[in-house]
Amino acid sequence: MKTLKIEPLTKEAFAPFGDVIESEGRDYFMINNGSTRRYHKLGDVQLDEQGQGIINIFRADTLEYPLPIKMLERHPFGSQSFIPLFGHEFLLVVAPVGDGSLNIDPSTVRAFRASARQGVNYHSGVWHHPIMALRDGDEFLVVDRSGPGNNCDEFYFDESVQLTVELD
Ligand SMILES: NC(=O)N[C@@H](O)C(=O)O
Ligand code: NI
Repeated sequence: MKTLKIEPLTKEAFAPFGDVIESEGRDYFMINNGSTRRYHKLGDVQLDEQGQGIINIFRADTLEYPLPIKMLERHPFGSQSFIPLFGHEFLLVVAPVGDGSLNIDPSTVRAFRASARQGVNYHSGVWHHPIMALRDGDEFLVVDRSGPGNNCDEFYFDESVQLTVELD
């Protein structure tokens, strides 16, 4: 069994998987006659030609920890972002796009903890665990893709892999 080390979420560390949506330490420019900072283009909404960008809310309950990571999923036709609406931390487990096949090298799987003021935007095809809220009934603004085709592939690890996430 391998317990994944939970890393702090930073723009640099998360770059292979997508964007970190945050204002802390980011560039901005003033708008609205100087009353508003615009933290511009923190993430890219990625869509295929037939896709439509949509805005959703996910209300998620916590999962049971220690959490076995039995599967990851990916959205090949578009990005998917999770922005906490209630300002609570949450967890992420991700793996890189890889060679595009329906396979994940367990050694590439990483876990992160998002602060209360961070969101993420998974790029198209990036493997990730379904939302891992740390409070029951937590809500996330989710910008992702609607359109034709199956935009959710799932990969289940072999039972011998046994990746786990534990809370501190
Ligand atoms: N299935 C679905 O819309 N949710 C997942 O994509 C997820 O990442 O939580
Ligand atoms: Ni997803």
